[in-house]
Amino acid sequence: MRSLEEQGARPIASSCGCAKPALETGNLLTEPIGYLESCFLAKNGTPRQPSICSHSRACLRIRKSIFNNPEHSLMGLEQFSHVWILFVFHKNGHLSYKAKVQPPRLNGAKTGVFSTRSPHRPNAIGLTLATLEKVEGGTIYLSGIDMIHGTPVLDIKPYIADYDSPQNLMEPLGDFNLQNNQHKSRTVSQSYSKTGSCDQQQLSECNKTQCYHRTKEKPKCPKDRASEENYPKHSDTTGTHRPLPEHRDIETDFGLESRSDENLSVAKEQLGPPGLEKSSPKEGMKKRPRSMKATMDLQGSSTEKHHAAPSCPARMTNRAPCSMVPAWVREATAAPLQVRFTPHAEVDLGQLSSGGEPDVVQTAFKYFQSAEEAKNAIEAVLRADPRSVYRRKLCQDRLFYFTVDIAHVTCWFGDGFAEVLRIKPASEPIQMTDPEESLVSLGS
Ligand SMILES: C[S@@+](CC[C@H](N)C(=O)[O-])C[C@H]1O[C@@H](n2cnc3c(N)ncnc32)[C@H](O)[C@@H]1O
Repeated sequence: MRSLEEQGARPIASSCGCAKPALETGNLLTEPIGYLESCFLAKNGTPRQPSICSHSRACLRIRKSIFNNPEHSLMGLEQFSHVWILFVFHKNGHLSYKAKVQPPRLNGAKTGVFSTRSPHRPNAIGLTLATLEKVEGGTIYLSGIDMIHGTPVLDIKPYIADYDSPQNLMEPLGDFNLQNNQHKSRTVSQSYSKTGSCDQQQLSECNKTQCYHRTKEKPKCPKDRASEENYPKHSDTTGTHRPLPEHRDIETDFGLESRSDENLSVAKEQLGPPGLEKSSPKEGMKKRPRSMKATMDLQGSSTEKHHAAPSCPARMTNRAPCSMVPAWVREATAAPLQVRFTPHAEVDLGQLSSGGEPDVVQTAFKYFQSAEEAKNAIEAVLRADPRSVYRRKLCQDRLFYFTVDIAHVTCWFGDGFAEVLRIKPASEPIQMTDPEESLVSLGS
């Protein structure tokens, strides 16, 4: 069969002499359905995957230029607990055509861009599985996000475990070896790590039964201040939310984080993951094994060790796992850092959350519902060590800054810990990039 490329996937003249529409050639001219309002102001300090910080919050209002009645487009979405968000990495500067990338946490190791979740890719499209907190009119409220403020969003799709989880395949397909065109069946012990063996199924079952309950509380969003008194605050977001899907193993960034509340395996800092190339010539050329099978064989028992799924209910543990994540993805993940706040920072946080007014109970945060939630978010971000490889290696003693909600956080990193030194009000007002609308009335 001729490939599309051979056939010429470029504008083709039709019988009338017109060029084929761009859609047919895949040259899609996108128009954002909205611009995200996120608690993360800039890339610095933004989690590498949504699973890192379940306390993070954002909202998205569908633009009227897309639909006259944006609320119609969201009809029915409120029945889902999670949504896929497709977005543009608009702050990359330019599109990237590098076939290999050096994701963070791999200490210079390179791998193919399509085996990673790197933002630097030919089409600069990101994919995030977010928790859907609430749908209100033409606006959705999200938590557990890894996108910065102003991110152009291209699409929203409901997360449907039955479709989106390979766990739901009863019979794994055989291993189709493209190189020699052999189709061979593989057994679980041969080819599948135990990653996520039951998690997706769990989520799917949870959604159907008692686990699925929606908070009645209204998540906060900027410009939502006028109406917020009507809504009680979360005492503890983790406690009141529906359970986050444990299945995010498959989403684990190859910029590479695991859930912040998981026990993480210690990174093999010096060696880097097997199967990856080191960029340093000194390290010699460590070529990737040719096939996935080879990679899995290489990992051997360590795959088993790192990918056991202790959270599976007993009835699930015998199921054949149907998703596979190479062991090197997890082995590259560094141990979580201890996070502490100086007394000064604690005071700062208290002052910030009350807007500097000692007797004010109302929090001044735009996204977070309490100082506790803000603190949890800061902790989660730092626990996963948000520094770039460069910073971690060469600027160890430098202060690290990031802004989350209205908090400008100053911290430093030591051996196995991060310490928050100061938390000041963010000086820069948050600007929106949507040329069409200001978000003044968002959420009201
Ligand atoms: C590793 S990417 C993963 C994103 C998504 N979950 C995915 O897998 O496609 C997440 C990082 O992208 C960066 N980022 C988030 N929003 C961005 C934007 N709008 N433009 C450029 N970079 C962004 C942040 O530094 C964040 O830590």
